[in-house]
Amino acid sequence: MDVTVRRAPKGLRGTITLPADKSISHRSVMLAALAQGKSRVKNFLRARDTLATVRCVRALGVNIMDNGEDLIIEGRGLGGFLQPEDILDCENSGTTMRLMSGTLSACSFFSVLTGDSSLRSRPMARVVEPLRLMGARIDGRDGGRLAPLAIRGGNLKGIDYTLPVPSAQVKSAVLLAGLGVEGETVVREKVPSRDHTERMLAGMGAEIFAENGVIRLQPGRELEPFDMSVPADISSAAFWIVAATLVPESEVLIPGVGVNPTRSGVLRVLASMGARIELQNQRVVGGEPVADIRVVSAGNLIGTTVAGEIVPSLIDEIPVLAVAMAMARGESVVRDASELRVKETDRILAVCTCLRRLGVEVEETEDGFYVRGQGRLTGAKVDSYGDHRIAMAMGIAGLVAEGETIVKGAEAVNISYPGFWAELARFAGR
Ligand SMILES: O=C(O)C1=C[C@@H](OP(=O)(O)O)[C@@H](O)[C@H](O)C1
Ligand SMILES: C=C(OP(=O)(O)O)C(=O)O
Repeated sequence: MDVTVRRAPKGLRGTITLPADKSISHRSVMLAALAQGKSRVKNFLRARDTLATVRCVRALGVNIMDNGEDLIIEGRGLGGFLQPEDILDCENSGTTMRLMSGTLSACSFFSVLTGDSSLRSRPMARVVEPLRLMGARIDGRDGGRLAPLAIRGGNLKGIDYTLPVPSAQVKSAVLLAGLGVEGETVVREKVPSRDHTERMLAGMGAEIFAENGVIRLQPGRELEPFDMSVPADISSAAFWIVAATLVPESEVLIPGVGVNPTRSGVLRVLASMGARIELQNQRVVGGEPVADIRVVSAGNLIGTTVAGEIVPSLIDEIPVLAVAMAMARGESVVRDASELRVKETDRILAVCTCLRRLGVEVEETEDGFYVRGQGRLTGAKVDSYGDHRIAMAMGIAGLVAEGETIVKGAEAVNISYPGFWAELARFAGR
């Protein structure tokens, strides 16, 4: 599907209601399934990735009811899953495949995880290696580097594992497997990655402690069910924060957004470029920091550097940050972000190709790119490459580009934000 976006004729104004956090939605279902008793999840994200997780978890014998408002999940307790009758399809979702591989490694039965062509090309050795060290028998294409992955789990032992790449998915896979082992599991991370799994497990009564990048999990305790409300997704908020910053005379309020510091690097970077972002009504909901975000447009953004420790806290926001960089004055640099090459598409290549088509001078590097911001974009036809974040970043570029921007493969937004184009239509020119 192609979507045509015209420059916003006036500022974005009013309240923007966002879809729920994707990372927390995935975890809410997987962890509730492991609890002893019934959990309720309010404001669950109903998008392609998280619905793939629901289907996989149901295939393990878990009763999940969707009453149109909440999900009710009847946990089967640790060790209570049933062997799935068929292969489990994680579709386009890296989080589903990597976290499920951890859970399934703790189960003493045979299971197979597969996904779409994008997911089958993404690196899985990063989870297969530690899970094999714990004792899981995992096979896959290319020696287990690529899905499909066939898993025979059970009889695991705890490990002390230092993450070779900063990845919350790998950390979570090891911790989920660690719930079903003998002995302690330790995960060490040199750079902090999103910590939703640790927060949720602690809230469920697990013996888990995190300090200075060292996470220790003692197995044995049954997990308590929970009643939670998923906050709005800061990764989805980022598109409107950039849009409201760039389109003159904008003023928007985005209520109830998760602002966990391991996720909110995008706010710090935009502020350093001159964006006017205010966090209001800061509170804690279900163990996660939440705030209402108010954004007022800011002229004359300045270029910036994104590198080092901040990268994992904004990794999914880099495509839309690149649009802000193109609209800023001066050079911006993204470094230390080679992980972008192994997302739903190669996002370094995709961002550089799209921005070039919109008339921006960019230079691609191994682990990032340079953008020479001129404060303007020219509409053109760009491809999403089947990647939701690229599709949405290009939609936002269309709101500020001169003329018309056509986004090919626009349906990719359904992965994390099914209502994105309807929301954008409120603001775009006709
Ligand atoms: O754990 C998660 O929910 C996620 C972790 C990140 O991936 P990595 O763990 O590969 O960095 C992120 O890019 C992805 O969108 C969601
Ligand atoms: C990389 C992403 O997700 P996943 O790894 O779950 O496919 C994303 O949502 O940007």
